[in-house]
Parts: sequence; C-alpha cells; structure tokens
Amino acid sequence: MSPERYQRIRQVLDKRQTDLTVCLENVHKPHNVSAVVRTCDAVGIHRVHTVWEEKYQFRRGTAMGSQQWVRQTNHENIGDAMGALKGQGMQVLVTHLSDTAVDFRDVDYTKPTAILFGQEKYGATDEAIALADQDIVIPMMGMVQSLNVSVAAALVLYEAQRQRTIAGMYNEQHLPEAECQALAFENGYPRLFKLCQRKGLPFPPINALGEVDANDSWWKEMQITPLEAKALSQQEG
Ligand SMILES: C[S@@+](CC[C@H](N)C(=O)[O-])C[C@H]1O[C@@H](n2cnc3c(N)ncnc32)[C@H](O)[C@@H]1O
Repeated sequence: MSPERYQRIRQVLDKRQTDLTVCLENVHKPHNVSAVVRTCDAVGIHRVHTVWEEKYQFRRGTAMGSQQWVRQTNHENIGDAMGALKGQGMQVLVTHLSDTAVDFRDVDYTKPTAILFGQEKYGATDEAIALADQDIVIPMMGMVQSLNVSVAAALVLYEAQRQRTIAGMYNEQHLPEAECQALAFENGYPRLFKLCQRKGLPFPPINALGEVDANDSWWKEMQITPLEAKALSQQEG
C-alpha cells in the first residue's frame, strides 16, 4: 500500500479507544448494526460486543460499512457478555427508558465503559438491565417513546467522544502495536493476509512506507518468489 494510505491507517488506529465499547443485545437488523458499527469506527471504538443467536450472525455479502476496521466478539448469552465486560474493569451502562435511568449526558465516559443497546422492538432484556451498573436514557420530548437504536447509539457515543476528547484520550496510542500491524496488514494486503492465514504463518511487519517487511524465509514459506514478493509487498491497499 502507499505510504500515504499507511499513514492514514495509522492515524486512525492510533486514536482507537480500547476501553470504550458497545454491546449489541440482539440488535439484528443489518442496516441498524451497520450504522452502529460505522459510528463505532467514527468515534474510535476498536471492538464491538454482540449477543446474537445463530440466526442473527453476519452473512457474507451483508454490507457492513466499517466492519473491517472494527473487531467483533460474539457472546452466547448476556451473562457471558456482562462477565467479560466487567472482567475487563468496565462500567456497564444499559440504554433503557426507565424511571431510574440517568440522563446520558450526566455519565463519566472517561472511565472504562461498555454501553449496551437493546433489541429494536423489545429493548434490553430484564437480565441485561439487572446486571448493568446503571440505566441511561436519552430524554424524549415528543410523541414517540424511543429513538431508532442506531440514532441512540450515535448520540451516546458522541457524548463519550466529546468527553474523551476534552480529557486528551485521543492523543495517545492505546491499541497494542501488534494489533495495529495486524489490522493494517489485513486491510492493506487482503490477498497476502488470506494466504498467510491459510498457511498458518505469522503476519509480517509493515514498515513506515507501508510495505510488507518480511524476511526471505517468510516469503519462501509463502511460496512466493523474490520477484513476486517485491511486486506484492507494494501493490495492494
Ligand atoms: C427502539 S428502542 C426499543 C424500545 C423498546 N420498546 C423499549 O422500551 O426499550 C431500541 C433500543 O434503542 C435504544 N434507545 C432508543 N431510544 C432511547 C432513549 N430515548 N434512551 C435510551 N436508549 C434508547 C435502546 O438501546 C433500546 O433498547
């Protein structure tokens, strides 16, 4: 990939917030999921958690926008998801229209935070609400009771982004270097990435010019000649 493209990728990955995440509990309409993931990418979320039954899994060909830049972890049930998030020291906020919910703008998002969004029709489950640390609500003044889930996600996430910007949390790299390199390789060199995965080889480093910086034995194991290697290591992206 070109040096410019690599620099652009690094600028984005260097702002990733590893201690801010979203959990989608059975949010399943592709356009909603896609819109939430896109907002997650825009505010610098590295990983989205989902609680999906088999039938809600992504299908090949679904247009997911920014999905290639946002990692996903699926949990079999809400208990597992909550356990994982709390195990990482996160406060878990559930977006829920209840009398006990606090205004979403009154929360401190500079703390390690997971925000749970509920299913389009039924909202968050009782179990999720019981396990969460706090209910948060976006005040509603109109005739309709709730917002579209992706709109709700955008509002809450941009409040988190606002607070974290003020706190200077986008000014330092949080994502481990190996993960930055893996994402750059995966997206910058998709064909090499797939071949590398098929062969079970480690991902090679990418140098400052955006080139694959592998040694001769790696290329040999990939069964790629030095001539092909030169072309391949500069071509994609
Ligand atoms: C369309 S709403 C679900 C409405 C459902 N009847 C309920 O009572 O929860 C889908 C999701 O969007 C989010 N949401 C929508 N409007 C919201 C609001 N005003 N405050 C907080 N979350 C909201 C929540 O995550 C909710 O689970």
